[in-house]
Amino acid sequence: MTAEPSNPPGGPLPMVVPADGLPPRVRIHEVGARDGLQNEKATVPTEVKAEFVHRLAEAGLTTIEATSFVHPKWVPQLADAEQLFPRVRDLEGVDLPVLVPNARGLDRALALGARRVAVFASATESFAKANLNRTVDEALAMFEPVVARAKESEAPDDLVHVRGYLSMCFGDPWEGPVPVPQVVRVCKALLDLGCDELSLGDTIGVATPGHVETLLRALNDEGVPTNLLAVHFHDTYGQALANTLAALRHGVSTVDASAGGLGGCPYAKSATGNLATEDLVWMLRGLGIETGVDLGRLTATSVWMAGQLGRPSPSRTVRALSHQEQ
Ligand SMILES: CC(C)(COP(=O)([O-])OP(=O)([O-])OC[C@H]1O[C@@H](n2cnc3c(N)ncnc32)[C@H](O)[C@@H]1OP(=O)([O-])[O-])[C@@H](O)C(=O)NCCC(=O)NCCSC(=O)C[C@@](C)(O)CC(=O)[O-]
Repeated sequence: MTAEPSNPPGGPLPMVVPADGLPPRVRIHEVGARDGLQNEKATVPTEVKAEFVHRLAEAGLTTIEATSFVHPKWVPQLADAEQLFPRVRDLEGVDLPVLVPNARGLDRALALGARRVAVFASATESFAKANLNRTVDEALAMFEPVVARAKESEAPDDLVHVRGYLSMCFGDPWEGPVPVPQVVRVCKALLDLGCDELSLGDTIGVATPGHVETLLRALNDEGVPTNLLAVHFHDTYGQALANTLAALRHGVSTVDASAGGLGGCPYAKSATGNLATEDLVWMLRGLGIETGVDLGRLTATSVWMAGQLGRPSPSRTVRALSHQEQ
């Protein structure tokens, strides 16, 4: 399927202007090619990953996380980062962040011309150990030279943009609910290192809108500006869109999502798929919020990718629009 239906079930979408307090435009940080594919058991060929990224770009996504320069034994699915990145790096008008856990990862990414990198911390000790083989503070120490080197150049155009991810901001599969002050401490530490942006991860999808609001307020109270924040929700309990709306009402305007709802972290038991990009775009359209994304093309891409993976997409919007086409 390629085109959007002109008359979705329930009648055409109302043309609305964003309600007071909602951003007029949201930047979608697409994580399907990285977060989405890192958990797949069967190896996805490099050419398929490259085509996925190209199709996402054609659908209008302008920030597409491409891969990770982590230890290949830790995430075998992304062991082809060196082969993949050159196939996508010249996409015009598209930022292609990549994950780098340490100096070795940064070297590999910079050698291929990456201009956006992301370090990834944990708010809990259990996940820091499971994901990075480090304590929370040892991981921060590992990131320090990475961020410093990314920010080394004196020419502003040469600076590498650094995103800081923070996992387990709401709940942790080993430790349960995560205290807000514990999360705020690591958020501030990442920003103090020099991260340009901070993505708040609900790695196992247990957040609810009230919890999101509480965390965002606590961060503001500690001097963290909302414009540096992004949100990264998984949809385990079906709360990802409600959580996103709570974050938008708070002023957040960067939202992570994964085409077709692919995803999960191999080192977090019970991590399910990410918020599906199509579900996000559907909601934002209804709110009159711009994304620049062509929903028909995006849905076609997710249907195509689901075909490559041999199973249907979990995204409700993908399923609804695909059924309409039949
Ligand atoms: C951080 C390490 C490397 C520590 O793993 P370690 O075993 O402690 O590594 P080490 O520092 O002791 O080094 C051991 C060997 O690995 C090599 N090495 C070291 N680093 C690299 C590298 N970058 N690339 C290639 N090789 C590397 C290094 O050179 C050395 O080689 P040797 O000297 O023995 O020959 C490992 O734990 C790791 O790679 N972890 C990555 C885990 C991961 O990618 N998880 C998924 C992403 S996070 C996520 O999905 C959550 C998120 C972001 O989406 C948000 C959310 O939902 O919450």
